[in-house]
Formats: sequence, structure tokens, C-alpha cells
Amino acid sequence: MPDLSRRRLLTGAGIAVGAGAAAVAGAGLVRQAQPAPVQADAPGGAIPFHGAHQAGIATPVQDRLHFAAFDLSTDSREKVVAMLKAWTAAAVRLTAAQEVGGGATGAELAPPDDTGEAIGLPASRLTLTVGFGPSFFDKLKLPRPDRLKELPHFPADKLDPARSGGDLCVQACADDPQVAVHAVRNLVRIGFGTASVRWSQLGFGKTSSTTPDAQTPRNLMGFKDGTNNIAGTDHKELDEHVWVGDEGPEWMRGGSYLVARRIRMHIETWDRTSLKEQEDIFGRTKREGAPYGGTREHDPVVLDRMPIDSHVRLANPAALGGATILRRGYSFTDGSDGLGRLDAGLFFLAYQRDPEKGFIPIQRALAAKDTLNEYIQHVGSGVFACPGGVRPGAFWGQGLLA
Ligand SMILES: C=CC1=C(C)c2cc3[nH]c(cc4nc(cc5[nH]c(cc1n2)c(C)c5CCC(=O)O)C(CCC(=O)O)=C4C)c(C)c3C=C
Ligand SMILES: [Fe+2]
Repeated sequence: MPDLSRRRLLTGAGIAVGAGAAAVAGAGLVRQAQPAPVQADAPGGAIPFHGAHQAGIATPVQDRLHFAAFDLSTDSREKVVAMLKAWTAAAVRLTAAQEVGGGATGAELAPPDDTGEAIGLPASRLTLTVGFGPSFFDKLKLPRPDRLKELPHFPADKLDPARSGGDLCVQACADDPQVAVHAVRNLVRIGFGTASVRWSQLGFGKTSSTTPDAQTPRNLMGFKDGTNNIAGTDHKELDEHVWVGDEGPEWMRGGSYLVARRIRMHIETWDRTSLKEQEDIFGRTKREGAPYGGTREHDPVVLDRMPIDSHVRLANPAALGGATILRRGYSFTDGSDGLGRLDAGLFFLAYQRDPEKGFIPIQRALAAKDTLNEYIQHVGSGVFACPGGVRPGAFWGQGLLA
């Protein structure tokens, strides 16, 4: 049997993985040594796959994203269960820097189970998070959670169906883009015949942080983005606004609803806008990120010091009866659009306990009035129910499908 570990030693804890771990290739579940939990902000380390919540939601935000939305090519629950079992087995290995199935260099006369481009790379804090779209429930004739509804149309939406929807999604985040791309590519291979990619999005330069003490990243408009976000360590806020509780359904407990929006930025127009106007649009200063009326980034937001139609004034929970989301977006550039303009923007990802109390009221307010709208356009959209965390030996969506 080949050495299936990408790196024999994971983290300073020096736990050996791979060759010694008993893994079952293909659809079978894997029983193996789990990597020791590492400091979540340690570069290269492994984030545990199992837990009360799926990793990749409150987890400190990694540098890179590969997001993929899939359509089912079957209405057979058995086939979907087999795929989710195989995906889970692969995800356990991928997030521990191990090759999937029989590895990248198994039997000579068959295509290898693992595509191989991550050989030698560390886990890179890879997280894999799965969600089910409304159409998943319709296709498989399963009861849909009350809170999982198609999003309403918002004024100025220009959604491309080819970049919207999807029966299920996988969010892969890692500090190394090759690790994230490898993970999604291998899941796509495993899903062949059961699910195929409908659309996908690569992202870089996280635009929001869940670690408030870290330096706040900047978006492509040059502003600090994520200042007033929920901290991944703030369990009270997470329980109140992000994690599904007793309201269920049972399989959604500890899970969350994800809204994904591909938001194009009209970068060229933005770059011709005065600094004063740019700052008025957000209600924050560009260099420091301070709210109008304050001097430091984390000074409190005082709504009536900001222009009435500024982004932060409109989106702040105090203006919206407490509506709160966990933001986890990434910048993207997908080359130019054929008209000499950069196809760039924000791939906005928001997690919440109930979209009707999170994304929807905030986006209604923004779509109606935000002065930022002149510089952006929502061109892709998806909403997904991300189940609670996976127990060792279980598989993604087991509570729903088993
Ligand atoms: C519906 C939700 C939101 C969308 C869509 C959205 C798009 C969007 N945002 C920025 C840049 C910034 N947003 C900032 C704050 C902020 N934005 C939202 C929600 C949406 N943004 C919220 C809830 C907040 C926090 C408001 C508060 O409580 O103060 C900021 C300021 C810094 C920060 O707190 O993060 C920036 C900058 C862009 C560029 C964009 C679409 C392309
Ligand atoms: Fe925003």
C-alpha cells in the first residue's frame, strides 16, 4: 500500500498519519487516526473535520476559496447517499492532508483515486462545508426546512441562471489555492454520474474576518471589510444569529443557512470616484476604517453621524431591528469581460440562523437605498441549508437522508 499521507508529520504535535491509517477506498467510510487539533490560525495546520458544527463557518477565515454548486443527475436517494458517504470519507482524508481512496499512485493500470496535485502539500487549514439547496429537497422528495426558501428578487438584481442556484454546494477554504482546488476536483470526480458542477467560483483575499484581533482585510474597493462581523469565538452571538437551534429540523441543529451572491464591482467607475465620495458611500474612512464620528476602526458606529444612504448605516443591525449575519466573503477577478473591463468583485457569503432575519432584510434595505449600488451589481445567487456538524463514522446529511 502506498504512503497515502501528503506529509508524514502534521503540525508541531508530530502526529504520523497516512501509511498507518486504515483507510477504505471508494465509497466506504474511513476509520483512521484524526489529526490533533491545531491552533486554528497556525499556517499549514489541519482543522478537525468532525465536530458539533461543520468547519468553514465560524472557523478563522483562510486565504483562498473554491466554491462549487452542483446539480444532481439522479432522483435516486440511494445514489445520493452513496455519493455523500464517499464525499465524507474523502473530506476526512483531504482535510488531514491525506490522499483520497487508494491514493495518487495506486494500481498502475487504473486511473489513480487521487489526482495528485496536492502531494507534499500541508493541510493548509482546508475546510469543506456542504449545503443543500431548495431544489435538492424537491428532486429527492424530501421535506424542505421552512427556513429554506428561494430568495426574493431584489431591485437591480441581474442574476445569471448559469451562475445561480444548485442542488447542493461545497465551500472549500484553504490557505493554499492548490489545496482547495484539489479538494473540489476530487469531490467532483467522486460524484461523477450522481452530481455535476453547475457553477463554481474561485476567491482570494478574504473580505471578512471572524478573528477580530487580526488585521481586517480589504476588499477590491480598498476598504477594510469585516470590521463589524461576528467573531468566530463569540458563542453567544453565534448561537443567537448563526447556528440553528431547537427550531430544527433535527438534522439542521448546529447547522446554518448560507446565502452566496456573486457581486460584480464596476471597478473602473469606482477608481474615478473621489475619496470623499468613496468614504461617504460606506460611512467609514478608507485608510483607518473608522466610522464617521470616530477616529479608530473599532470605535462604535453612531448611525446619525453617517450619510443617510451609506452602506454601513443601512446594514447596521440597529437600523434593521437586529438583523445580523456572519460574513465570510472573498474577492474575485475572473479576467476581463470582453469589453475591456475587469470582471471583478466580491463573492459574498453570509451564514445565518434564518435568512428572513438575516440576509433578506439587510439586502432589502441595501437594494432600496445604498449609494454603493451605482458601483456594484448582483449577478449570481444561491441559498443552501448547511447541516450541523458530522460525528465520526457518520456522513454529510445523514440525519436527513438515512
Ligand atoms: C446583504 C448584506 C450585504 C451585502 C450584499 C454587502 C455587500 C458589500 N459590502 C461591501 C463592503 C463593506 N460592507 C461593510 C459592512 C457591512 N456590510 C454588511 C452587509 C452586506 N454587505 C453588513 C451587515 C455590514 C456591517 C454593518 C455594521 O454593523 O456596521 C463595510 C464596512 C466594514 C465592516 O464592518 O465590515 C464595507 C467596507 C461591499 C464592497 C459589498 C458589495 C460588493
Ligand atoms: Fe457590506
